[in-house]
Amino acid sequence: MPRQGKLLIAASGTGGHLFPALAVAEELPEYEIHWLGVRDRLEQQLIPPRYPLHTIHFSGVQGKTPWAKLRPLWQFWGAFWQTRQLLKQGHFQGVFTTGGYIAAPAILAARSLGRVALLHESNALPGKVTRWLAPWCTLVALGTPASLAYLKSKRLNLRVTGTPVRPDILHPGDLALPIPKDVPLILVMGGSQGAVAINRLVRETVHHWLDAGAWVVHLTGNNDPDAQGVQHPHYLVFPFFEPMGPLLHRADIVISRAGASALAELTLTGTPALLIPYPHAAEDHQTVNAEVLVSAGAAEMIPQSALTGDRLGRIILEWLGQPQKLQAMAENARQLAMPNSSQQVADLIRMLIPTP
Ligand SMILES: CC(=O)N[C@H]1[C@@H](OP(=O)(O)OP(=O)(O)OC[C@H]2O[C@@H](n3ccc(=O)[nH]c3=O)[C@H](O)[C@@H]2O)O[C@H](CO)[C@@H](O)[C@@H]1O
Repeated sequence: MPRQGKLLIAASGTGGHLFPALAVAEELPEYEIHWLGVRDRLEQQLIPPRYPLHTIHFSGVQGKTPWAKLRPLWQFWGAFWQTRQLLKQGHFQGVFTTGGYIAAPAILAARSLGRVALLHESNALPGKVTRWLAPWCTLVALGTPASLAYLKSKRLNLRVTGTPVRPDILHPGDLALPIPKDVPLILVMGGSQGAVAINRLVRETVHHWLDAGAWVVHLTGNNDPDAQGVQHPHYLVFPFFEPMGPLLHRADIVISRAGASALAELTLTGTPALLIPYPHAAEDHQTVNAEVLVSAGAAEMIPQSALTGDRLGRIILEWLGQPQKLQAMAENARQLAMPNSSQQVADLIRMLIPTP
């Protein structure tokens, strides 16, 4: 048996799944933590070497043709079996997962061995894996109380904890960018992979914002061939930026997709946002995420289909001239913030998997 608590974290693919899991891992120095991921995904770059990374081959259970349906099932069985062997041979006491495909083999393997499975769901509309497997979990932690409406069974062990964020969101240092203190700053971001459609709209109109005296930081992601299409000394383009904390605190307006982590961060930094949900997100879950902020007066939402560069340009110019509106949005955002989420989830792990 291990001499300290031993935990397997299953989180893969996007910043939205990896950052909350990393934030919780950092709160648990007394545990030996290993990571379960998938080859060639973001975890390969983001997970520090102190958490040994084990990879399985699994990409979900969707498919249209009979063969396409069957292959993932076969893959799932392989992933389940590999995870079960890892848990058993490594004497892990339990699994913590932030949802997504990898959560399925991780939860089922842990429960088949009678070990703890704690799932954190950050989206307001819980993903399919969460809805299907919540009854198997020892406990499900939720990023927002809005999710409770979708998880009504009395058999579920639920806690609303908020979504864990990286420490620099809560305790930002100085922003290491040469932006003057007294200019308005617009931040454009599209989730951990960027959003090419938003990037295009912004490039169509950004010169109007720059002419109005604003500075713009644009996080384009790595998949935009035209990312460098506009050049201006006050328009700063990065494929990916870290640390986000100082940047979100400094920004006066954020234009963003509506992934759960980004929204949790916006509430903690109190940053007014124009949200453009990713139109192809599973079950349109980003719209449901965005509605939580919109109904609290913390953000406004526009579907991508209703947006042109010109319209986006005019909205942001109007906002730049309405500091009181922005201040009210910022205050409303802060009302939604749940700042000690990482500690709460870490405490749940300590409760379920006590260290010897
Ligand atoms: C396209 C898609 O389906 N995305 C989903 C994905 O998250 P996805 O990673 O797309 O989006 P999130 O908003 O949840 O997370 C993005 C994270 O990346 C960080 N960031 C972003 C840009 C950058 O340059 N630097 C940086 O650090 C943000 O600060 C944030 O922490 O999983 C989330 C959690 O299930 C879902 O809510 C999202 O809908």
